[in-house]
Amino acid sequence: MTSQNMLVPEAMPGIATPANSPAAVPYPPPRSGGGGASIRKKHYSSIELSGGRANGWVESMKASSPTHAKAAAALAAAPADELEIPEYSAWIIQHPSALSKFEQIMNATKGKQIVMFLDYDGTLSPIVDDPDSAFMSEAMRAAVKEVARCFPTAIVSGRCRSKVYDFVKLTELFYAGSHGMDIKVPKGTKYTKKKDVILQPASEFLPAMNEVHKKLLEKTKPIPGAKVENNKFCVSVHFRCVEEKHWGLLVEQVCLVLKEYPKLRITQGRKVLEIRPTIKWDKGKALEFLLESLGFADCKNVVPVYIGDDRTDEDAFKVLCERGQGIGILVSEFPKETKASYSLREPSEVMDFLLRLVEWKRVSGAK
Ligand SMILES: O=P(O)(O)OC[C@H]1O[C@H](O[C@H]2O[C@H](CO)[C@@H](O)[C@H](O)[C@H]2O)[C@H](O)[C@@H](O)[C@@H]1O
Repeated sequence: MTSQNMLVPEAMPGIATPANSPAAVPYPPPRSGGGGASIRKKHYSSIELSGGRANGWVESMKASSPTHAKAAAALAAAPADELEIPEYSAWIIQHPSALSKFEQIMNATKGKQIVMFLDYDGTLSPIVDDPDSAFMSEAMRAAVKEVARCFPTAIVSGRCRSKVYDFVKLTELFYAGSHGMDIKVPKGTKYTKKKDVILQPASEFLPAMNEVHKKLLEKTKPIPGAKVENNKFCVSVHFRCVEEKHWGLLVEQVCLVLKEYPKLRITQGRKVLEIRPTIKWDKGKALEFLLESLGFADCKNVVPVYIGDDRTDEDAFKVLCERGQGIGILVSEFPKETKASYSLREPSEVMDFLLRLVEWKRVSGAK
């Protein structure tokens, strides 16, 4: 395993709490209390002026990134259920493998229309250090293509739409980029209205996002490993390759820039801070919008299947829970607080699941 494709374990927060209780690491993070006051004072005094949340962010980043080399190495070396982690056994009972429960899942969809929603990073492609190198395999692309022949299929990503399309390269899919803030339907289909791009609810934020992107590029330049990505309606600040001792400084720069933009907010993903508009729009809203666009707004006979690995996917899992409809599948090798009902460990298992779905459709002739 190379450092490019090695998955560094992230977070086992919330393993002691029941599946539907509030997240172990609340978002946005609280004003911090407790230990480390002197370090915080040294590094973050200016951030206190910009809203007092910076300490909370650094703690949240640490909480989702166990950095003890020994634990990280052990977890990376063996699947969690082979390690004697009692919490994993409890967690997998609450969130069983979508592969081992495949028949049960499919029985629940009988006679109903399946609609597929797929996250990209960490779901269709393995997590790697360089966001520009997060390629999906040809085998995965072929599996997604087959799935899309069987069911309406959407990619829902934090990346900007054009970038995620450049990775996936399948014209027949629906794409919801920028965490659902940029939705495009497949060209020349019945879903196309006047244009293929059918929703951009944050377009007024485009100038601000471009400014923030430029400012963050400049401000984070001195921080080794920091990477700022323009995702059109949001900006990602990556800290995967930033040493933990610099995280405070990174957050400080982000908070200082955002001080001038009260209508933007921060959320956290996998070793990434996401700068987003404050509008009430997320992957969950995108899922609902897409279902509506497909004509399934109040339909009882539809089963949305959402597969994702990140905190931002929880908004979609939550919508499925609230609708009392659909199947949420979290991709994770480690116990995580989630509203998904099922789990898969890694993108290769996602591919197995997609292929089984295609085979099931072929054999059953289902919708
Ligand atoms: O919603 P997603 O499709 O999962 O996108 C979320 C973010 O994914 C990317 O970052 C993540 O994957 C990178 C490549 O494996 C990894 O280096 C990074 O640490 C992860 O956070 C993407 O680069 C971001 O812009 C997306 O917002």
